[in-house]
Amino acid sequence: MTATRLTLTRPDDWHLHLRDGDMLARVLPDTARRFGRAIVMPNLVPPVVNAALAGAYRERILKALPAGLDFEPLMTLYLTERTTPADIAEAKASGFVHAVKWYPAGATTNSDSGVQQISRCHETLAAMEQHDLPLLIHGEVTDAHVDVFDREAVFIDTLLRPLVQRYPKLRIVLEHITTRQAAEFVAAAPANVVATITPHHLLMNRNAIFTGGIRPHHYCLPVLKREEHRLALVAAATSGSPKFFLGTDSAPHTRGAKEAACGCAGMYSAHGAIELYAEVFEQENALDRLEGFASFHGPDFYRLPRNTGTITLVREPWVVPAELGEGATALVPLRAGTELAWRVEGLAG
Ligand SMILES: NC(=O)N[C@@H](CC(=O)O)C(=O)O
Ligand SMILES: [Zn+2]
Ligand SMILES: [Zn+2]
Repeated sequence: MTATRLTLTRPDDWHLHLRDGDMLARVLPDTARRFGRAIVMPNLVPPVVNAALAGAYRERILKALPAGLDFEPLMTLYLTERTTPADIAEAKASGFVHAVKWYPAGATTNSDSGVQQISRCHETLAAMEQHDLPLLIHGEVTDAHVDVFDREAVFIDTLLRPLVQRYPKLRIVLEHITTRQAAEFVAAAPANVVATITPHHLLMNRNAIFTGGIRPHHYCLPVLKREEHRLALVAAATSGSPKFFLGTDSAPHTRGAKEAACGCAGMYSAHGAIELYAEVFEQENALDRLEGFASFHGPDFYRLPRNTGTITLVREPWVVPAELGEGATALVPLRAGTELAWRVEGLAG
């Protein structure tokens, strides 16, 4: 029997880019209408490297939130080789910093201030383990000689395995996993090692970057992989395992920044995020497992209460606009101009 209505505990997004200024104001309502909370990525320019900057960014987010929307930004710090154990203690004491993000320098958008050599962060990582502040990881090596499609698998073998052994109590989220190797590594790892999965890596394989020509809006990092990897991610997400949970990695870039000779990495999905995940779970006959993935596994890992409200999805197709925003914030959303199968009740489709 096909479900036509699905009520879930209000979900959260455990990996989100909100940016700043006009773009923040443009994208925040899309997330806040669907999700109760989000882990907000710190890769601003300049990056959010301490609790004071995270607190100021948090204030800007709350100020940009339209009246009547109930949403809590969960802040993160950007790990650099200069982050100290004292920065970690202060972040933990703030109460609003919930994790620290490791960007290997050069791996992705706004990662230039990231870590060149993780060995330079050992004391800081030990402080995170001690203060029980989770480490979030963009898991790709940056060596130019490693094939772009292999960078996540090589990262797992060369950097992640030793890290997990060195800090056995450090809580780790391997963000936006894209490969069978990542899904298998996380499934086999101890309970303190988990992963987020995006809607685009569940719905598309790398053919989507080249359908009928080059598709800059399907370029993100880690880049989309082969179908076998997508199938492994779908199996992990719909397995019911508490190690896998929702993180959209919705990453807005203006149309101009994407449709360029050297286009930026990142897809925007906040306008239809929970709807897109519902499509995946429906295709797998696993709609009964969507609530665990979207609403329970994340807060349980972060040791936060589950949300108390609900959201209702209805199976009513709607067409995603060709473009969202205007002028400096105009962006092309995922599935622009095409139908989504599910709609959030109470939101205009
Ligand atoms: N995923 C992306 O392709 N881009 C993200 C950065 C990131 O999450 O790696 C962005 O900030 O644009
Ligand atoms: Zn990333
Ligand atoms: Zn991201």
